Amino acid sequence: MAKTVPVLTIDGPSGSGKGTISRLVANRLGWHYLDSGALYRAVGLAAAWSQVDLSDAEHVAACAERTEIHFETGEGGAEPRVIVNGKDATHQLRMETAGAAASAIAALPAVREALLDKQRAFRQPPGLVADGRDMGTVIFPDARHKVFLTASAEERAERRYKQLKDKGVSVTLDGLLREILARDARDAERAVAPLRPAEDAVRIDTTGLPIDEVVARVLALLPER
Ligand SMILES: Nc1ncnc2c1ncn2[C@@H]1O[C@H](COP(=O)(O)OP(=O)(O)OP(=O)(O)O)[C@@H](O)[C@H]1O
Ligand SMILES: Nc1ccn([C@H]2C[C@H](O)[C@@H](COP(=O)(O)O)O2)c(=O)n1
Repeated sequence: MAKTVPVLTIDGPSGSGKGTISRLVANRLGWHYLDSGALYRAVGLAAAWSQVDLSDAEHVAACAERTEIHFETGEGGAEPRVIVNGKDATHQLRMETAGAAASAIAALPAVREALLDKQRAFRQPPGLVADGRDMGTVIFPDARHKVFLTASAEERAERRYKQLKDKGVSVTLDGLLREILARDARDAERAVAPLRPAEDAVRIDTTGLPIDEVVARVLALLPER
């Protein structure tokens, strides 16, 4: 049954707008939403809570198997709250340190394997919008629609700067740009499921494009909606 459920995959580097666009598009379509990055972030966090060394593949994978992650859907495309092992980790998960930890554990094949079925289980009627790095290449290669979002690293750092400042987090633009470039390199250069567009993905460069324009371009790819 699951394979008959339509999927739209939205992959891309950090700050390209995957989460924002995916939530708005899912809301417009009335489809489910998978934030796969939040799963990796949650496992990194749960491993840190248990004082597991993030390079210890066996123990981090065991952590990925047993970590309970629940999303409490936000209204109208708002960010969902993420509950990790019973604790509200929404704020902590959005920090750049959580992104870096997620990126490190995401390079471990055993961790990716442990999260495979959890991600595919989100494919439920009437449809799924899935955002991440390997949604179109590995997790849902048969997806009906695939998008790869990009934006210049400078614009992505500025977006993240504004986002974190609005949340009251103290950061510098230079520091964020360095972190984004380091994360891009790690995600794109890893041996397993690296960040790359699926061959059949439509690429959208969002540099200078307002959010509603990106949403409109993505929705235009689904003529049957
Ligand atoms: N086209 C856009 N123009 C301006 N700002 C945008 C655009 N798309 C997203 N943003 C803003 O950029 C910030 C980062 O967006 P978002 O979290 O969706 O990116 P992401 O690709 O999911 O990042 P990550 O992979 O790190 O989770 C948010 O504050 C969002 O509102
Ligand atoms: N499908 C995915 C999703 C995420 N990751 C890793 C790599 C990212 O740097 C990190 C955090 O993701 P984000 O929340 O920024 O989208 O998690 C991955 O390898 N594969």
